Amino acid sequence: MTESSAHTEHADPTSDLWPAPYASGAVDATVTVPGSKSVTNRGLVLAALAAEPGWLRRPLRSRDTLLMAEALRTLGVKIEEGVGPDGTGEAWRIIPAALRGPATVDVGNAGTVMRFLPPVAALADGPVHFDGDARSHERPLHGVIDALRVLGARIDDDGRGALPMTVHGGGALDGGPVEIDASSSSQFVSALLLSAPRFNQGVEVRHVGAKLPSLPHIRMTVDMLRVVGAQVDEPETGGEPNVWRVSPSALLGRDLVVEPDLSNAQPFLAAALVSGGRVTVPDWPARTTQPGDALREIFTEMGGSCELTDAGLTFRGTGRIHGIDVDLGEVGELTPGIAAVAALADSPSTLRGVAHLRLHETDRLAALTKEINGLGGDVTETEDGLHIRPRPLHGGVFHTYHDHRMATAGAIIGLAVKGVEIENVATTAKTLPDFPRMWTEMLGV
Ligand SMILES: O=C(O)C1=C[C@@H](OP(=O)(O)O)[C@@H](O)[C@H](O)C1
Ligand SMILES: C=C(OP(=O)(O)O)C(=O)O
Repeated sequence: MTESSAHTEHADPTSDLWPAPYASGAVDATVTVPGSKSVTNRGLVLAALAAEPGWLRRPLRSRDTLLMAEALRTLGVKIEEGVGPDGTGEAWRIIPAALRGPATVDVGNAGTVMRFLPPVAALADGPVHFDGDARSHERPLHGVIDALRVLGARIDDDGRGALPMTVHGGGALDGGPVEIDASSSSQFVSALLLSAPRFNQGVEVRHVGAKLPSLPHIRMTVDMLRVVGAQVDEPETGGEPNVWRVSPSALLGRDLVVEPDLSNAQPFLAAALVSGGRVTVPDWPARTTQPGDALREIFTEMGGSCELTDAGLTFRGTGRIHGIDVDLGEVGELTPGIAAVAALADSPSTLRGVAHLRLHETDRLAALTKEINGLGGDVTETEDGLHIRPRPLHGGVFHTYHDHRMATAGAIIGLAVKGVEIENVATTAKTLPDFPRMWTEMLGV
C-alpha cells in the first residue's frame, strides 16, 4: 500500500478502525459459537478421500474453510452446501471423485489448507499449483514438502521449503516410512496422516526434532481418521513415542457433526472473566480433542469458575483476574487471548512453550508485545513465550497484522480499557466472520 492510498477513504478496508466496545457492567449472555475450523477442514479432506459420499453438519463457514472447500472442488470433488436431510441446519454433502489436475489452489493464510492439501494433490492426476497470501510464503512447509518427496512425490518449489510450489500428482503415491521435524508445526504430521490411507503402503511418520507442539490437534487427526474407518497406531494408545502409522484402506463416508470452535469461544469466555460476568456457550462437548477445552482450567486458574451442564459451558468471572505461569505448547492458538487477559490481571504472567507462534499468521509474540505495550503495557518476549506485567492501560490503535486472534485479543482488552480501536477487525473472517456482530450482541450494545 502506498502512502497516498493509505489516506484515501476506504481505499484499503484493512486500515479501517473498529472502536472496541467497552463493558460498562458485568456481561451476562449466551453465545452460540460456530463450528470448529480444525474439525471442518479435517472433515472436508477425509470426506473428499472417502470411497463414498458423506455429510458434514454445522460446518464452519469462514475464509479458511471456504478456501478448503474451493480447493477440493478444483481437484474434482463435489461439495454441495445446503441444509441437512432433516432440516436441522447447514450441512454440506461431499461427493468424492477421481482427483484431477491441472489445478491451482489458493491457500490464503490457512495453515490447514497449505499443509493438508499437498498430500491430497500428490494423489491427483496432474500438476497442482499452490499459492496464497504473502504470509503463506513465510510459513513453514518443509516438513510436508520433504516428506512427500521421500514418499514418492515430485514437487517443484524454489528451494526454500515454502510456497509457492507445484505438486506433480501422479495419480497415486507409494507412501511408507518417513522422518520429519514437526517442531515448527503439528500440521506437518496431521497432513501426512490424513491422506495416508490412500497411499499404496500407508505411512509411518516419525517425528525427530525438538518438542512437537499442539498435540491435541494430532489427537484430533487420529480420532477423525478412526471415525472414517482408518487403522492408526500412535503413541497415546500404546505405540512408540513420536511415531504414527496409518494402514492403507478405503475410507467410509460418514455423517459428521462439527463441534463449536472452542478456540473461537475464547474471547466470549474471556468477556465473563474480564467483566466479572457470566457467559454460556451451548453445545460445549463433554469430550473433545480441541485445545480450547483447556480454557476451562486456564481461565479458572486466572480467577473464574465454570460449570458444564446440558445448557453448555457456563463461565463466571469474579471481578478479579490473576496472572498465570503456564506452558501453552499444546494449545498455542489460545496464546493471544490469554495474553490479553493476563495484561489486565492483578499479578504478572509467564506464557511458555510457544516459540513456534513466531511463524503463525503473524509473529504473534512480537505482535502481542508491540500492541499491548502500545497501550501502556509491559510485555517482554522470552525465547519461547511472553512475560506480562500488568499496568494500567490506555486507549489507542491495536494493530492486527492480518491475524484473527490479534483482533479478538484487542477486543478483550477493549472491554476493560476505554478507547481501544481495532485495526482491520474484518481479519476475523479467517475463522469467525461474524465476530463484530456477535461481540456487540453479547454486550447488548
Ligand atoms: O491442525 C490444526 O487444525 C491446527 C494445529 C495448530 O497448528 P500448529 O501446530 O502449527 O501450531 C494450531 O495452531 C492451528 O490453529 C490449527
Ligand atoms: C494458527 C492458526 O491457524 P492456521 O490453521 O492457519 O495455522 C490459528 O487459527 O490460530
